[in-house]
Amino acid sequence: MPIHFEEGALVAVLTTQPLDRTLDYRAPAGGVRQGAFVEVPLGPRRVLGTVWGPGEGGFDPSKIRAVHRVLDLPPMRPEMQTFLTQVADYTLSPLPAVLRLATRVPGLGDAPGARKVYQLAEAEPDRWTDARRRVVETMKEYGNLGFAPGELASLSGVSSSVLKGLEAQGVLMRIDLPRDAPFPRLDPAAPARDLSEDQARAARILREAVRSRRYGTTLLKGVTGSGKTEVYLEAVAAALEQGRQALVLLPEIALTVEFLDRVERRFGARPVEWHSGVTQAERRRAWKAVASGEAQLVVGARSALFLPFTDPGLIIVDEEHDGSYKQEDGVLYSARDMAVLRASLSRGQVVLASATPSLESWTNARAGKYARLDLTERFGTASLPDMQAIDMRAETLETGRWISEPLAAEVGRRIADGEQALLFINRRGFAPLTICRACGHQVGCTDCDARMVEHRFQRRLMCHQCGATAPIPETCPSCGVAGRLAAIGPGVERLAEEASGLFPDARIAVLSSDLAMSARAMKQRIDQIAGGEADLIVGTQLVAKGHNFPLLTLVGVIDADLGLQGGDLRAAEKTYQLIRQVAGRAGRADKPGQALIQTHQPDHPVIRAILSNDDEAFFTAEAAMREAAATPPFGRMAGVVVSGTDLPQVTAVARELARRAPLLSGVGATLFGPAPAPVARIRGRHRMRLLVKAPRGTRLQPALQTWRAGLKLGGTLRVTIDIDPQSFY
Ligand SMILES: Nc1ncnc2c1ncn2[C@@H]1O[C@H](COP(=O)(O)OP(=O)(O)OP(=O)(O)O)[C@@H](O)[C@H]1O
Ligand SMILES: [Zn+2]
Repeated sequence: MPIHFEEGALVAVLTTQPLDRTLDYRAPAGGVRQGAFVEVPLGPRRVLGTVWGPGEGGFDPSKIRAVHRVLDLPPMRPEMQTFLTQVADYTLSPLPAVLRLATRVPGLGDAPGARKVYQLAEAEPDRWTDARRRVVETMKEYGNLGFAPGELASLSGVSSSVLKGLEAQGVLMRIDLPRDAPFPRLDPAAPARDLSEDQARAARILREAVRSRRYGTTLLKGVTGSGKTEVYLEAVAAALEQGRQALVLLPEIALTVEFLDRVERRFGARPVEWHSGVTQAERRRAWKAVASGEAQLVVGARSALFLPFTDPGLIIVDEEHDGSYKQEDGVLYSARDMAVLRASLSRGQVVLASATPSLESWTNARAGKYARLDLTERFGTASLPDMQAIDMRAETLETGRWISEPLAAEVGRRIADGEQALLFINRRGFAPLTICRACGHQVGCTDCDARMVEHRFQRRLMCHQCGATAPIPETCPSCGVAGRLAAIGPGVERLAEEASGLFPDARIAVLSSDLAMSARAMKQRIDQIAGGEADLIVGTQLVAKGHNFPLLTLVGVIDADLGLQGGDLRAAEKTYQLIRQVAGRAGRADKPGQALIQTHQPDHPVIRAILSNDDEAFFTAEAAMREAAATPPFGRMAGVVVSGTDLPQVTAVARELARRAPLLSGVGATLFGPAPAPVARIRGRHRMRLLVKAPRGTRLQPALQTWRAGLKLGGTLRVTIDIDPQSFY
């Protein structure tokens, strides 16, 4: 039970400021509850905080100030406090940084009431400028939602005077939007679709698990197109029937938008949405609805896990193997793993859904830690695609060409038959490398040890590490010779160019995550394609995830070997997942699908596993290899990056950490490194890597805590520790 503190009592307040402890304040008039959100004075400012517990003492009593104001919000629940504390402990992050994840909503403390926002009115402007067009396009893109002036200005990249001009001309109008309007109710009793026998069985088991009101995790492994969504929506129904809240995490915003429609079809209303494409006003409304218990179902990105649920009975992690569930900056957490923690604290159920689970989840299911449900067939009459390799060693392709003859022939045939084909390459941009044919210079980023990637649509070079862009140079930046710069290697844009040369009459759609599109615009584009407005899709991994293209019958994987290179311990697993998933886009309706996989290593065990359709054999073999090497999930790992602008200082800290290795060997952990990171400089910061390996079951975090304690980190120096790292660049 949360404690109530009488006026004047000392309370410990956790703020979102980067301090390494809570601060003591006096409870204000009327007292304050544990968990209450408050505004407290800190120096000359007032900052947001949460009453964490009784005051800790140790401050000069005469200097202790009072809580300025208690916000009109439901207090944080003790269970949420525990969750945040455990996330901080697990990820070795400061608690204030984790609290920030849970309070990332502007205007949380503002009083309710009406707010002035802009919407589109009827009139046309007297003349169109680029800026004006951007404003109107932004409004349309977001479905004329209503934006606070500042937000609209920044989203469309214009100044407020542009908005005022448009308002004066009647293009925009200001309206009073009631704050925090209630969300429509979802009806769990609304009729479900008829489920297949397999689906019905899985749904029944999940419903029972939810009704148990106990913690449990289930791996729902279903082949692509088996209808996993329909099954887990039944678990959602069970949670809603009990009056508990449900959360569905999805790896991709465009999928979130699509999912809203499916929920509306099933439950008669849309769920609460939470991701980076949601406007500030909507975020605030969503946060409060979740905190009050009004929100029944939330669909969102990984950060939705930190919403203030009152009673989370069910968390679904869809495409649970997806890399986007790991947050790679700030608090380095895995939303999949933290979902399990969150549910275990609230006696909730977790469903991890995937056609190609992570080895971690597969192993947990094998060990009996997770339950497992399998859907082995596609829904309805659809069958799984036929998978074939194209041996590229036997193909003769001109330089600068990537689509083999047999693949091109198949694509041509599909297009002629009025079907769709998809060409997949997991590389954004036009070409990964620009080289000078005169001197051999490779054009790189000025701030990173990375090559600049040509993006021909935007006519720019872009650094995929820091996002910096530059015009495509005419002359070599190194030797100054003109006209000898050449693009080397394929990217999705170049593939599209080759395809339009091969199929001049085909309507080609390029889908890549760096098309600057809002989630809604992307969803619209995908709907158009699904509706037949393209003959050929050329895409990156964006298209691999969860989309339904009923007319699509052929998937061509341009370079299956791409992911197998490099030292990533999950290279095989990731390649397997990605190719199986993208192949799974083919033949999801009546017509049978086919996947053609271009490879130089058709006998590689991973490629053979992909072709054989035998998941269990692949996972068993992969698990055996990891177990032998004692790598995750059979051993523990932490990735360590020391970075800073001054290389000698970075090296000195890395060496100091190496000297302290005995502090780690004490708990059985081994330290490797330091070595320059594979990307040795990003945004002007030099980077050295170390790697900690330990046997499974090692209590690694306390040892790491001691190991890094007391390092002198002046200036720009930083040490980040990544528990269970997914990336090693
Ligand atoms: N019981 C059902 N009744 C009608 N349609 C269904 C049913 N189950 C699945 N479908 C349809 O089958 C298609 C595939 O379902 P869904 O998207 O849930 O599959 P999935 O298992 O998530 O696939 P993937 O892993 O490839 O994303 C969808 O178009 C869905 O509407
Ligand atoms: Zn860069």
